[in-house]
Amino acid sequence: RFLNHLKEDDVACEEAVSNSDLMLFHSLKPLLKKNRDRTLSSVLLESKLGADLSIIRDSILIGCSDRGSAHFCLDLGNTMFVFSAAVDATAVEEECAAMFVDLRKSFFLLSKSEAPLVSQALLRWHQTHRFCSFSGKPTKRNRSGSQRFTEGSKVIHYPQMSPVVIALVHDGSRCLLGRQASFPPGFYSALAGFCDMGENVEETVRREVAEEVGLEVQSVTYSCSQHWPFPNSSFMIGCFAAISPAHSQLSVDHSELEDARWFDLRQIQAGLKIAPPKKGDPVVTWFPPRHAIGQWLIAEWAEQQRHHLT
Ligand SMILES: NC(=O)C1=CN([C@@H]2O[C@H](COP(=O)(O)OP(=O)(O)OC[C@H]3O[C@@H](n4cnc5c(N)ncnc54)[C@H](O)[C@@H]3O)[C@@H](O)[C@H]2O)C=CC1
Ligand SMILES: [Mg+2]
Repeated sequence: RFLNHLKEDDVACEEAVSNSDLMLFHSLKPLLKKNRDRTLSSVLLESKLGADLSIIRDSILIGCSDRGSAHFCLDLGNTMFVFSAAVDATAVEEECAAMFVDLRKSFFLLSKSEAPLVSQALLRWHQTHRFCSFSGKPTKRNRSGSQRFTEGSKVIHYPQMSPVVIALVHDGSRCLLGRQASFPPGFYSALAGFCDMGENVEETVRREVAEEVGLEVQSVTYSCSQHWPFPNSSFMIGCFAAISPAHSQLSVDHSELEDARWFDLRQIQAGLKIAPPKKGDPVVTWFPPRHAIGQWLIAEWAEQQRHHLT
């Protein structure tokens, strides 16, 4: 309720800023502390940003803690500031003993509790929705940043995300993983695809699996979901898709997937132990890293399979 109140009430939101944590970004890169387990650097504004605190009015509400303090974020490299000019990244890094780190990299470096904060930052949506798609006129944001609108118009724009299914196909003793040509070398994950307009989750899973690997799904069960901020906002819906072992012959559509393979429990358990390789390392088969819904699905299947066998 507190969060919703701040979203709706511009005055309350403005008051909350002075008593809140502010996550800094520069050109969409979050500021991370330089300590060993990387954490987000939330800052004391007066010391870090110099005298020009008007810049805080460009910040965006991203959530609140259980103790009722709000979290805001601010992109210091934003070229469309309303109240201030862009701030020099190096000066802030030095002052905070921290670094602006690529969004995708940060997501995997951060802890399970902090990673979602990075996804919740609506910065990219604001930067790419500066004009109304009905009238073509410039849009403004409300104080919290939960919506954009054009003065004198009733049309309100809310942040958008695309629903995507990610399905771990299994045949009773093996699970299926695939890789797109654009994936890093050796990386395999569950099959994924955007929901078409009018489809339900089961229909998307059946269509995507049939399109990508030519298999007929017998049943779909929901497992978990995750907001995925790359490259744009997707809402990932994680499912298991059962197929008959008698009909497990793959017919891979190579325009979508470079490769798809069946993995047994032993191969999955070994793959889950492999850390994401660094540039120049020999190519090994590895699976989605921590915080990725792909890994949750693979780990859940392995756990179920282990119980099944014991
Ligand atoms: N967390 C994970 O482990 C994984 C996440 N993913 C994510 O899932 C998403 C979808 O996976 P894909 O196999 O690429 O989808 P896909 O199999 O539906 O193919 C992508 C194509 O779908 C079309 N498309 C339809 N609606 C779209 C929309 N709203 N936005 C963009 N393209 C749209 C485009 O032509 C695009 O080239 C990707 O953005 C990727 O980031 C994919 C695999 C693993
Ligand atoms: Mg796909």
